[in-house]
Amino acid sequence: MPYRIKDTLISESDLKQRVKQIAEEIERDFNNESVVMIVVLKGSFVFAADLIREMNSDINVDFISVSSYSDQTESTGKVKLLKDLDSNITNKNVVVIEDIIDSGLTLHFLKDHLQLHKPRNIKICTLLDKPERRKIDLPVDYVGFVIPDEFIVGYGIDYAQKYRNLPYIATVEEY
Ligand SMILES: O=P(O)(O)OC[C@H]1O[C@H](OP(=O)(O)OP(=O)(O)O)[C@H](O)[C@@H]1O
Ligand code: HPA
Ligand SMILES: [Mg+2]
Repeated sequence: MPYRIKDTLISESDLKQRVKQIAEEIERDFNNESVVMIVVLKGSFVFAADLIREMNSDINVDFISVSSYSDQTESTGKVKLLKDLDSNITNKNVVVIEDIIDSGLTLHFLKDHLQLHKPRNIKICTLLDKPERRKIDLPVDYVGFVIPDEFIVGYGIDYAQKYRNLPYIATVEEY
């Protein structure tokens, strides 16, 4: 099914402003303790790159890659681990950086997976939250924007691997 960009949902300047606020919130909560920032690939790479550059504290960055959407606008329901962490997070403060929480299935999988390594604590940070689509409820510590039940792209987020390079968040439509 062909899709194209419909409307701007969140502008570049609103993203920049909110990302800076989230970085400040995280730094305030950890009070300069060291933190491992876990970037959930691929979708959160743009958000994470902006977020960590707004932080001045002692952080490490690691990457994990999971996928469940294939080329469709609904979760397949099966979360595949494509790449695991490289570092040891046992007894570390961990912040998971997500681009979007939709059904909640990805984060549910990730939290279970990360708990096996016994971190000191896990906090969840997501740029976008689409609560109307939730299949599994999870506590989220930092939320950039709550969005309506529409499929969105841009700022790292794709439809069938496209549109990750859009500098803003947009809705899409079939045509
Ligand atoms: O709450 P959920 O319904 O699980 O959806 C959220 C997840 O889905 C997307 O990843 P996707 O599987 O598309 O992989 P990608 O990040 O490589 O695009 C997105 O980046 C989140 O990680
Ligand atoms: O709205 C969305 N857009 C792109 N990828 C996604 N993965 C979960 N929800 C979305
Ligand atoms: Mg995707």
